[in-house]
Amino acid sequence: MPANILDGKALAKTIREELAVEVVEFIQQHEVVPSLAAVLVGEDPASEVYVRMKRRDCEQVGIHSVMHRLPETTTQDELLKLIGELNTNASIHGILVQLPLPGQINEQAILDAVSPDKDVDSFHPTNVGLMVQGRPRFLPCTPSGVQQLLIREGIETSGKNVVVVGRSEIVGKPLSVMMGLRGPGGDATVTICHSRTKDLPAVTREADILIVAIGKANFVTADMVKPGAVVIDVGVNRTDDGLVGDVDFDAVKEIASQLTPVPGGVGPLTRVMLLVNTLTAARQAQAK
Ligand SMILES: Nc1nc(=O)c2c([nH]1)NC[C@@H]1CN(c3ccc(C(=O)N[C@@H](CCC(=O)O)C(=O)O)cc3)C=[N+]21
Repeated sequence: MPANILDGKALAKTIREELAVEVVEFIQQHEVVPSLAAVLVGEDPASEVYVRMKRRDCEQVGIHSVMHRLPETTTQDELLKLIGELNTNASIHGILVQLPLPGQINEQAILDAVSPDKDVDSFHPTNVGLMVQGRPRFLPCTPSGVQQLLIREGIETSGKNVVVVGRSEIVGKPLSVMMGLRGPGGDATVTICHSRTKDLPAVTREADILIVAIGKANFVTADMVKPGAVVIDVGVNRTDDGLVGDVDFDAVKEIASQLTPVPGGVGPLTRVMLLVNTLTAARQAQAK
């Protein structure tokens, strides 16, 4: 029987509708509108698309968004100056610096400069550390989207073998930590794989839940998947065939029990978690 296709797009819409209600309540209670500042440097076409979608999402749930567009030639000091201003601007609750940044700018220096209180991507070392200790201020958007998908689709993670392919700072590393923590969407036995892993197919075939985030189109083939496994595809690869994931969808859907598509899987949930974090940031600012 072919896999059930997990509809991330529909789930994202449901979560946005829930959030819209929470945002109205927040505004009534505090007379403050949750606000996100999005910073886009240069003219990367994919980044333009993402930032436009994120702003539309904000509009839908009643979060105010402010766009800061800087030229490709922006220096690191100029960008640091803008971030400093956003950090001290009390009407801004969340700051998103869209990646990648142009080559003359050190990404780590920029991400470290965002106030941890406004770090809705959860990339700041303080927030990474708090998450690892199991007392998060924010959860990183893509890992959190994957975890919400598993929780809300009723996919048990406790005691399961989870194999994460890819060790990026944005997805693989934090997600492997989160799924090993106590609590819903966690309590799993986690294995993290990367380019040095020996006999990768043998490892991935042990997965009850296989999560793939390496950025290689159609990398995971049917022979790498245990029959009945849940397969989560985090890949976003632009090819001549359009946007495709890291999983060979047509072949793997004959083997897996559940599978996320690309587009329409994890991507929309990533965006929704940014909204969740912005409301969280606004709540935390009010509580101070
Ligand atoms: N500071 C920062 N934070 C990020 O979270 C961040 C970033 N920079 N830079 C780029 C990556 C990539 N990323 C995606 C978000 C949504 C979709 C998404 O919504 N995808 C849709 C389709 C999009 C399309 O049609 O192109 C889908 O899969 O259905 C994809 C990719 C966030 N990133």
